[in-house]
Amino acid sequence: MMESGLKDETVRPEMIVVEDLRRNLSSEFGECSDLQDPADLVKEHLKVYLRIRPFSAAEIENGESQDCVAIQLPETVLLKAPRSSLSARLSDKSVPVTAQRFQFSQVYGPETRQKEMFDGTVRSLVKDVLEGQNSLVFTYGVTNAGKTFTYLGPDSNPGILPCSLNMIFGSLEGRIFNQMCLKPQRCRDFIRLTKEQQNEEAASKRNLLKLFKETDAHKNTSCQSSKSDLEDGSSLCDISSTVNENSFALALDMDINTKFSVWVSFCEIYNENIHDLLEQNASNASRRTNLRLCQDVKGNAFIKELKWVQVNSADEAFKVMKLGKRNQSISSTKLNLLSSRSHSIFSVRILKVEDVGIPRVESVSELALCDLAGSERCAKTQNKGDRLKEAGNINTSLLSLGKCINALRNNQQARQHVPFRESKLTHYLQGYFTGRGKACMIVNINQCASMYDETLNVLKFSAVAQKVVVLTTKIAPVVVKRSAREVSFIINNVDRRALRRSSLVRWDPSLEDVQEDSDTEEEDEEGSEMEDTILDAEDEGKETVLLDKQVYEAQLQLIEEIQQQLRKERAELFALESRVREEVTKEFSELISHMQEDYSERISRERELIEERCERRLEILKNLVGKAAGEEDCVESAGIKSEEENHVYLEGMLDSISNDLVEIRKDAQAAQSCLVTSDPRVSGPLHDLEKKVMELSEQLSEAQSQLSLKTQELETQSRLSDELDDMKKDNGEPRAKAMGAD
Ligand SMILES: Nc1ncnc2c1ncn2[C@@H]1O[C@H](COP(=O)(O)OP(=O)(O)OP(=O)(O)O)[C@@H](O)[C@H]1O
Repeated sequence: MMESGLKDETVRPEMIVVEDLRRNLSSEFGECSDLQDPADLVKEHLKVYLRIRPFSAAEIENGESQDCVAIQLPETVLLKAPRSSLSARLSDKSVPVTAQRFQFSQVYGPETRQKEMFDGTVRSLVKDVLEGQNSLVFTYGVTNAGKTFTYLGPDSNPGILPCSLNMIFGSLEGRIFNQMCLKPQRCRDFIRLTKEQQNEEAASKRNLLKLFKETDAHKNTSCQSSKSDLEDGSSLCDISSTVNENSFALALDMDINTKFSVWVSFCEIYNENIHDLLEQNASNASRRTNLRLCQDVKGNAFIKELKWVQVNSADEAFKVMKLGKRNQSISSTKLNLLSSRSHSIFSVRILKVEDVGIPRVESVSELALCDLAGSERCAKTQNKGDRLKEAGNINTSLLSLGKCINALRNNQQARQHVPFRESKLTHYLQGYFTGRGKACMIVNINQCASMYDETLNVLKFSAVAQKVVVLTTKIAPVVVKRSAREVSFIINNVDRRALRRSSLVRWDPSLEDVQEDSDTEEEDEEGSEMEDTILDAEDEGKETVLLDKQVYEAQLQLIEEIQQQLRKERAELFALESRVREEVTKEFSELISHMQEDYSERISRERELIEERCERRLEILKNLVGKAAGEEDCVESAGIKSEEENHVYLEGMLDSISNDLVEIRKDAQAAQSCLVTSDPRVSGPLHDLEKKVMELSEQLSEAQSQLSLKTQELETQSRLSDELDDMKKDNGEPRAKAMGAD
C-alpha cells in the first residue's frame, strides 16, 4: 500500500532535504540562555519522529485509502496528493501530480506497536532523566491523527507516558526515597518540608488516590468512560504487567545510599488558561483555578502553585495519571469522537537523594510529556460555539509553535527574535529549546485522502522542526566539603524567609537560581538580597555544603534565638523613639503657642501706637492747611502785615511737618520690622498706614509748593512796596499823587 506512490512513473519527488548540520553552530543561538556556560552546552538537532496511524474500518469503507503516504526508507516518507486535494486542483494540470519527500529521525508505519514506538523515541530520554538530565517529548499533528493514542494509549496497549513511568519505576526499584521531606519547587529547585507539611502532603495524596478509587468505582457501575477507557476495557494492573520487564540498569558504582524521590504533576492549557488536572474540583469547569506561568532568573518557565504528588510506584503514578486524564477537556467533534481540546502536560520530577543523615539532594531532573491538541480546519470539523472557540485557541497556539520553530531555524543563519511569549504553550516549552534539556517531537499523521492538505502542512512544519538545533546542558554535580569558616558564613546569611518556609536550602550549586521575575515575585526585596548573597557565595566556590546534623540544628537554633532577641530589641527601640517624638512635639507646640501670643500682643500695641500718631499728624496737617488758608485771606484783606514774620512762621510749620513725617516714617519702619509681615492681620493695617503716610506726604509737598508760591508773591509785593516807598521819598507827595493818578 505504502509503496504504490513510488511505482508511479509520473511522480517527480520533490526532495525536502535536511541539511547536514554538523558544522560549527557556536554563534547560532541568539535566544539561548546567556547565563549558561557555553562549555556546558551540547548542541543537538531536535529529534523529530513520524508515526503513521492505520486506517480505521470506516475510513477504508469511505474510500479514504488512496495511497497518499508511502515510507521509502526508515527515515523518509513520500506524500502524494490525491486527485481530490486542494493542492492537486490548484497545481498546473499539465504537470503531473507532485509527490513530496520528507525526512525524519525515524518513520514509524501503521503497523508499529506501542512498545516499539516507545523504545525508538522516548526510552533514551528516560535514561537521560534518570541520569539527571531534563527531557521534553511532545506529540504534534492534526486532529484524529493518533497523538493521544501514542501519548497515552489504551490500558492494554500503553503509550509513551505509561511506558515511561513503568521504565522509571522499573529502573529505580529498591531505590525509591519514599519520605516526603524533599519536594520539587519551581523550576529546578526543591524545598525541605516540616513534619506538619509532610503530613499535609501525605493526606492530600491519600485523598487524591481515594478520589481515584471512587471515580473508578463510579465508572464501573455507571459505565461512564474516559477517552482512554473507551479504547479498551483492561485494568491498570495490565499496564504494569505489560511493560514490567523494562528497566535500565543504574550505574554499577552508584552508592548504596543513593535514592530517588519521584514526583508527578499533570496540567492542561485550555483556551490559553492553565489548569491543574489534579486539583480536587478539576472536573468542575466553572470553579477551576487558573494557574500562572512564571519564570526564574534564567528564563525557565514553571507553573506556579501546580500540584506535585509524590509517587512510590508505577501503579501510584498511573492512578494519578488516569485521574488527571479524566479531568482533561475532551469533547466529541465530527472528526474525532474523543478529541483532546487542550494541550496536556504530564511531568515527572526525580530528585536524586543521598540518604545519609539529613537527606541531601544531588540533582533534580524532569521528564515532561506533552500531548498537544490537534490542529483542525473548522470547515471540516464543522465546529460551533465552544468547540469553535477551542479550535481557534488550539490553532493559534500551534501557529505560535510553528513561528517559534521557524524563528529558531532562521536564527541559525541570522539572529532573530523567537516569539516564545506569544502563547502559553511556547512560553512553557521555551526552556527546552534554549538549553534546559533535550526535546523530541512525535509527529502523527493519518493517511486519509481527505486530510491530505492538513497532513502536507504538518509534514512541512516537521521538516523545518527537524532542522532546528537545540541546546542541552550537561549536569555534573560535584560534592566538595567547605571549610568551617565558609559554612559559618553561609549559615549566618540564611535569611528569615527561608527559615520560615521550612528551610529552602540550596545544596546544589549546579542547580539554577530560583528567584522569579520581578513582575511575578511576591517576596520581599530584603529576602532576595540575602538569597543573592548565598548564591554568590555558592557560585564562588561551585561546591556543595556538607553539615553535621547536630551542628546544623544548633546553628539554626542559635539563629532563631538571635532573631528573637533582635525582634525584641527592635520593638523596644521603636517604643522609645515614639515616646521621645511625642515629648518633643509637645514641647515645641507649647513654645510656638507662646510665641504666637507674644507676637499678637506686640502687633496690637504697635498698631494702636501708629494709629494714634497718624491721627495726631493728620490733625497737625489739617491745622496747618487751615492756617495757611486763613493767613492768605488775612494778608489779602489786611494788606501787608509783616511778611517777614509770616515767612518765618510758615517755614517753622514746614520744618515741623517734615520732622513729623520723618518720625512717622521711622515709626512705620520700626513697626514693620517688628511685625510678622506674612501675617495678614498685620500686613493689612500696615499697608493702610503706609498709604495714609503717602497721601500725607503728597499733601505736604503740595502745601510746600503753595507756600513757596505765596512766598514768591509776598516777596514781589514787598519789593514793589519798597520801591514805592523809595519813590515817595525821592519825589515828594505830589509826584506821588501824580503817579498815583497815573
Ligand atoms: N496506531 C494506532 N493504532 C490503532 N488505532 C489508532 C492508532 N492511532 C490512533 N488510533 C485511533 O485513532 C483514533 C484517533 O486517535 P487519537 O484520539 O489518538 O487522535 P488525536 O490525534 O489525539 O486527536 P485529537 O487531536 O482530536 O485529540 C482513536 O480512535 C485511536 O484509537
